[in-house]
Amino acid sequence: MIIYLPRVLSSIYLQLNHRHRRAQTIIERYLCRMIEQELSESPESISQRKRTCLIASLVASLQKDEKAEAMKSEEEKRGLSRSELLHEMLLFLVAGYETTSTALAWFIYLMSKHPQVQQKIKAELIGDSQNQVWSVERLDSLVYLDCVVNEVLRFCPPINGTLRTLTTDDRLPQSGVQLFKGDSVLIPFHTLARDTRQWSIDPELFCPERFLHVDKDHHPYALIPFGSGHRQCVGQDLARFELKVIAARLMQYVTFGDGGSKVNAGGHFSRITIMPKHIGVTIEFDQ
Ligand code: HEM
Repeated sequence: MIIYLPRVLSSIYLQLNHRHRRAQTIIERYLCRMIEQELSESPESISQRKRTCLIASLVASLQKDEKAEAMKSEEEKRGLSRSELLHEMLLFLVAGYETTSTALAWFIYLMSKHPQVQQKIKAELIGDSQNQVWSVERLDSLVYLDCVVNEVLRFCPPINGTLRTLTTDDRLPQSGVQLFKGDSVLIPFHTLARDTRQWSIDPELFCPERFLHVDKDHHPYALIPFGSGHRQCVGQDLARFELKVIAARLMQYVTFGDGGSKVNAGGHFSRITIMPKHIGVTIEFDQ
């Protein structure tokens, strides 16, 4: 409910809320520890790590002299202040947690409804032992699983859409609708992904195979679960990687079954993400 309150009210409410303050302190302490750990690395390790680790690259851009930077204009400022860095790290946590877990919940629900898809994923994994550490090359070779992850994100995008604000007046080319500087435009991911003009196989069908052939070259904006352009999701590669690894591991161990129309009825509810409402699956451990 708090996210629907006007900003001033929600920030007053959160400042007065004991549980929120306590959670904030714990998270900040944890994030500060991560920063200190990065700062304690040797110069060689820092320059190596900032190429492969997002947190390390942000920590490496910490301002040396915050007071001097604060005196400069926005254009002249370089690097991040400590408080900006903490906010960025907090954003990764908030933006990366519920989105990915929601996508996984949809994966489990959809697998329970499509046993033949589970069998195809399992077939692709034949020969991989359960305690094998997967190489990136092996994960990249799981082409069908890629299609499944894409189809889960198309069929049930965890985020419904995004907003863009016009910086100049414009007119839509086909409809002639006039838009003005400052207008907000909603880009609805779910609607785009179900637009029958963009998909050869009925978009109302859950069909990972579409990405193997007829719908492989779909319009780039028909499927944008991570947004697009300068402000697209910075964590999308990590999210896809997490989804793929967890989905593959799950399919090595278990088979999800439909728990029946009463408990596994689907539906959704909207919070920060679009979450499945009724999931009731059976879990059978494979030999
Ligand atoms: C299935 C998982 C995820 C989905 C569906 C998702 C989706 C999105 C979407 C739709 C946006 C807005 C993009 C736009 O307006 O064009 C966004 C922004 C963002 N995401 Fe994700 N995301 C996911 C996972 C993650 C992860 C794992 C992280 C970080 C570890 C992350 C960090 C961010 C950040 C920091 C932004 C804000 C970028 C900005 O405003 O410049 N996301 N995400």
